[in-house]
Parts: sequence; C-alpha cells; structure tokens
Amino acid sequence: MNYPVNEIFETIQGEGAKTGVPSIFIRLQGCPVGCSWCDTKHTWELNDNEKVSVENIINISNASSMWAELDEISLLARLKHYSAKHVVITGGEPCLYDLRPLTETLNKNGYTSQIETSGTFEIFTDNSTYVTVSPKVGMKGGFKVLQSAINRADEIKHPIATEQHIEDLKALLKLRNSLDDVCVCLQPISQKPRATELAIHHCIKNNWRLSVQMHKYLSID
Ligand SMILES: C[S@@+](CC[C@H](N)C(=O)[O-])C[C@H]1O[C@@H](n2cnc3c(N)ncnc32)[C@H](O)[C@@H]1O
Ligand SMILES: Nc1nc2[nH]cc(C(=O)O)c2c(=O)[nH]1
Ligand code: SF4
Ligand SMILES: [Mg+2]
Repeated sequence: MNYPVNEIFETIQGEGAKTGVPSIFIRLQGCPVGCSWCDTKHTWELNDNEKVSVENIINISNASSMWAELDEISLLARLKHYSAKHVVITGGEPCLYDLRPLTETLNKNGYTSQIETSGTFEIFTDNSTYVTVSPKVGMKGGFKVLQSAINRADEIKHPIATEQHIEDLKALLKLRNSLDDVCVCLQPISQKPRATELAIHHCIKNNWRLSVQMHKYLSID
C-alpha cells in the first residue's frame, strides 16, 4: 500500500498518555477536516505537483506541503536509521488511508505502533496499535466523530479552549461501551494560561489526564 508521507522524524512523544516515549513520527499528507487552530495546516492539501523524492521529507526542519510516496516496506527500511522502537503515525489525517499494511509490518518487525486521528474516518489498523482519537467536533469540513472510532480508541485526547468542549467530550464518552479501558485526556489548543487552567480544572474534576504538548514547551519537534 502506498502512503503520501509529509515527513519522517524522531523525537519524544509530546502528547497524551505516552508523553515522554522516544518515537519515530510518520506524518501523512492530506486532511479535509479543517480545524481552524490546526498546528499542521501544511499537511491539508495533497497536490500531485508537490510530490518529491523521499530524501526531501526525511528529518526536515521546516513545515512543507511536499510529500513522497512510500509503501510499508520502504517505510520500514527508513526506520533502521533511528533508535526508537515506537512509531507514531499522524498527519494530516492518517485514517484517510488503510493503515493495516503499515502497522502489521511495523508490529511484525519489533516496533509498537500508535495512530493520532480525529476519529472522523473509519480506523483500519492492526489490533495491537495504540489508537489516540482526538475528536474534532463541528469543524469546517462538517465531518462527524464516528462511534466506531470512539469505541476503538485506547486514548481519547480532546482539544479544549472553552466549556463547550467539555460538553462535547462528555457526549462522545456516552457513545462508548465502557470507560474502564480508555485514557481520557484534555489538550489545550494553545499555550495561553486560560486554556491550560480550564483543562487543569476539568481534569481534576473528572479525573482525566492533562496533555500539554510538551514538545512545544521544550522547543523540539
Ligand atoms: C496535527 S493532528 C494530526 C492527526 C489527526 N488529524 C488529529 O487531529 O488527531 C495531531 C494532534 O495535534 C493536535 N493539535 C493540532 N493542532 C493543535 C493545537 N493548535 N493545539 C493543540 N493540539 C493541536 C490534534 O488535536 C491531534 O491530537
Ligand atoms: N513531539 C511531538 N509529539 C507529538 N504528538 C503528536 C504529534 C502530532 O503532530 O501528531 C506530535 C508532534 O508533532 N511532535
Ligand atoms: S483533523 Fe488533525 S490534521 Fe486535520 S485539521 Fe484537525 S488537527 Fe489538523
Ligand atoms: Mg504536532
């Protein structure tokens, strides 16, 4: 299966319950969801005239909408240049694509896999993949969060800036059969104190986890 890859880089997972885990990120190109506060808008458009060779998307320092086409075997070969054994597949919206060939290949070759998804597209991945759903409610693209995504999630990491986001999350959690086997996190959509204070307040009140995008505070990728 060929995937449009925006970048491959190694860093520390900065979000969710796996914050602090050394990880290789595979960022896929393309997303129609349209979150106004998205911090990777350069991954939204998948344009044929921006297709480049793989050397141009490895460890790049700037945000670019260029992408290279790699299948799961080529991606596996690229990972050998790194030390981390945890692979985070993100985007853009990675669940635009069938991630089973990639995640099955990774898991057969000694890597653990994680997906970062908005929950607005069906999730096709290996059963062992750790799935982080960051629900996108009421965005410009008009996509709905799928119940199947909420039920497949190992982690539900909700972006927060207003009280409405808490109500949105509580409504989505009602779709889930059980809350005993999912980690619920709140992630402020800016580093402004107000959004973070609101997140802290509701994490304490609801016994949810705080996810602050540690990498932005450390100025790392
Ligand atoms: C760039 S998205 C890509 C994966 C997928 N499209 C999604 O939204 O989950 C990766 C993560 O970054 C989060 N994110 C994007 N922009 C953000 C921002 N400005 N503040 C906080 N989190 C943000 C998303 O909620 C998601 O958890
Ligand atoms: N360090 C680091 N951690 C991350 N966790 C999720 C990310 C993403 O953009 O999907 C991300 C990212 O871009 N950098
Ligand atoms: S779904 Fe993810 S990649 Fe797409 S716009 Fe929203 S935050 Fe950005
Ligand atoms: Mg990011």
